Amino acid sequence: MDSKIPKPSFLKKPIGPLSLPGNARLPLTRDLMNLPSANSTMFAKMRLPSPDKRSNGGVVNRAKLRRSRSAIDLNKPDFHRPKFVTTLAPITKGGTINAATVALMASSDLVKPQADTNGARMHLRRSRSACDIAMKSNVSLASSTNSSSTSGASLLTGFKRQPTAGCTNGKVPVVPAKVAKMTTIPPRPGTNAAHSKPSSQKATSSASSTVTATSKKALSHTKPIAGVKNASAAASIKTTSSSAPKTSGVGAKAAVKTMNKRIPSYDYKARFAQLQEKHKALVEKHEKLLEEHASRESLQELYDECSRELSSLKRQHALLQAELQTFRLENEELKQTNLACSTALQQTEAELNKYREKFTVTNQENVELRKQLKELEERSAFLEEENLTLHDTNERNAELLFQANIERKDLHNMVMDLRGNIRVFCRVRPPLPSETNRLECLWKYLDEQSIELMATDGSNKRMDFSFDHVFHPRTTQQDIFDNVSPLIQSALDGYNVCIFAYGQTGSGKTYTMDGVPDSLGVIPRTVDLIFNAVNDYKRFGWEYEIRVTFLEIYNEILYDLLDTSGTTKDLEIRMANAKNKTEVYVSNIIEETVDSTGRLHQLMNIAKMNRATAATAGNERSSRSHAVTKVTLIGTHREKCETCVGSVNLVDLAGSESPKTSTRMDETKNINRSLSELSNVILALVQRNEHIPYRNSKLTHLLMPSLGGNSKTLMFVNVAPFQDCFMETVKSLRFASQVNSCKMQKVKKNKALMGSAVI
Ligand SMILES: Nc1ncnc2c1ncn2[C@@H]1O[C@H](COP(=O)(O)OP(=O)(O)OP(=O)(O)O)[C@@H](O)[C@H]1O
Repeated sequence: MDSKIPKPSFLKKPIGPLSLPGNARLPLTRDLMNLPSANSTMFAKMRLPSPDKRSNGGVVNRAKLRRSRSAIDLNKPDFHRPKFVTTLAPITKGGTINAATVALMASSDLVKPQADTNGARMHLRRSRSACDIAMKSNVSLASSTNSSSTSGASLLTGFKRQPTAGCTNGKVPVVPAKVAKMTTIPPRPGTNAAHSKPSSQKATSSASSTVTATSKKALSHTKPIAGVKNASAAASIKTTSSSAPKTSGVGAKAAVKTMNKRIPSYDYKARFAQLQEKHKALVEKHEKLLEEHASRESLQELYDECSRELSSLKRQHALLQAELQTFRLENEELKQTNLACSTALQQTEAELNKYREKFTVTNQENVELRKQLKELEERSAFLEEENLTLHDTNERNAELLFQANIERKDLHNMVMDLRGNIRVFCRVRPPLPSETNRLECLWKYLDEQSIELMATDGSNKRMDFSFDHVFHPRTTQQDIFDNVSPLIQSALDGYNVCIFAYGQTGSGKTYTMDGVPDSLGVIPRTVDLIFNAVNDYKRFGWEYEIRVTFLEIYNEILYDLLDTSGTTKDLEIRMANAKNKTEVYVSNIIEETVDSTGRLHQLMNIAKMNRATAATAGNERSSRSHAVTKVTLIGTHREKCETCVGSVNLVDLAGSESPKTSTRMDETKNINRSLSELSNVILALVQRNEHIPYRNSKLTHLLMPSLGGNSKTLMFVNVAPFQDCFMETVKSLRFASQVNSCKMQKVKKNKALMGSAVI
């Protein structure tokens, strides 16, 4: 080679190290590139610490600082210089960065990962030499597809922290999810992003080309905009950085060829030309670095912006987390509430269905009831009309009934009048079981009204007696009362009625009037009849008030049998009306108003207990006084404004007694005298005397209205069937016969009541 190319004469073949004449020396790379010295302020600012510097905590190890390479160094195949590595730790530490940051960082060649997976060389970046540029250009030219697609996968890896020694054990760096999402390249497990398949590279390439369209616009902004705009800016930066090798294109390729061409050491011209090429390449590299530096400045600002945005997002994230927690709690509560409401709703729906069924049934019943109601209303209207008709009819019938009742009273009174105002019933009592040894008279009951008595003196004399009715010994109490009750009806119709029993002691007067518990007499039956009749008369519109008095005449003295106080009151028989001298009343007597049969029976028992009794020859329990039970009936017809007052005097006379057998002469005399006065009055009435001696005895005076006045009188003449009573029996029968023949004046109906007397 030396033979072919002649050496210049002024040049000597260097024996040892290259020596230049005088102060001449080979130009250094720095000189050729016209770069500032290492201690230049501008360059120092632009130069970033190498990975070694970072590993030493920021202390610059000047021993490891690379010197500027000479052309010789550049020609060495294993030449490398520390490449500028951006400090990405603060960015990746936060975990998330915005898309603009990602794009901007990815666009920088300085942060691109090396295809070489050697851990030692991954973090030791070297400066690009002209050879590197040429090699890259060659690579780009050799496979345009691969060169263009590096933006995809390398973009992703460019955002990752550069793998350290600890993470270079063959594991694939993890690509942040947000970055992967933004670049639309899903990381594949076990596959380095730098070694992505061509299909994915094509996809990312298209994404990169799309971003490139807005790159220049994004770069014009000093402060990148977050979001898509930032991504566009980053993409534009990448495009700018990657476009330099492309623009150098063919020239660079020729330069590389020129640089790679081995030049003899003595060919200074060629070497100079080569150096010029290298200088040119370095100048281009310098310009590129300046551009990258400018982009990194914007990247720092972008990083600060992203950091602030990240902090804000973190705060928002924390707030949203708290809010999310609150919402979750509220959601749980709402779920529980919703569950409870659902359960309650189901129950309510079940109850609602039940109520609907009930409603349906009830509605049907309601319809039926409405039909029935309508029918009932029609029926009611019909019945109301019928009721009105019946009411009118009833009123007419009531009027007719009232009139008929009046007519009945009149007719009944006429019958009573026809029968006589003084009627006499004769009753012969049967012998008691204890009286079987007593001889009886010969009786012959001719008919219901006549009786024949045979004389006991042997003369066979027969004595006939006629009365209104004759009752033989077997006559019951009910048969007796059936003949008495018409008189009680007259009392209810407003007439005065007097019923008394006359006869010798032991003849059966008290039995006839009071009776015994097993066989009630006239007085208790009269009471029952009165109350039954009063209830019946209510249908005719009559309301009755019943008053009762119990009086005893003993030894011509009046006693109130209802007075249980023990104090003797002066009871006087007084004239009720001066015009009607036959009407009398008893002063100071207790008059009880009774409203029930029970109360009246209770009062009767009280009166019976207070009555004086004693044993006589003819009766072990002889009534030694005259007992007068008076029942006053006051009827009122409110509609007709009518009032009727009737009375019933029920008199149980003391028994007459022969003075021969009497042990209490005064008592017997008074009894016999009063009975004699009674006979005299009746005889006076029979003989129609002007003077009737009513006042000769208390008994006749008290019975004056009943004997000769406005009264219907019934006298029982009781006789004993025994022969030893023959004389007294004949005496009583004769007296009764005289009474029976007595014709009293026509009885008038009572019209009003004054005090306790009947007018
Ligand atoms: N019809 C009769 N049937 C059955 N026993 C009768 C009848 N009449 C009276 N007696 C009985 O005869 C007895 C005497 O009767 P009661 O006391 O009535 O006579 P009385 O006339 O009242 O006597 P007194 O005047 O002394 O009071 C009583 O034991 C009574 O029970």
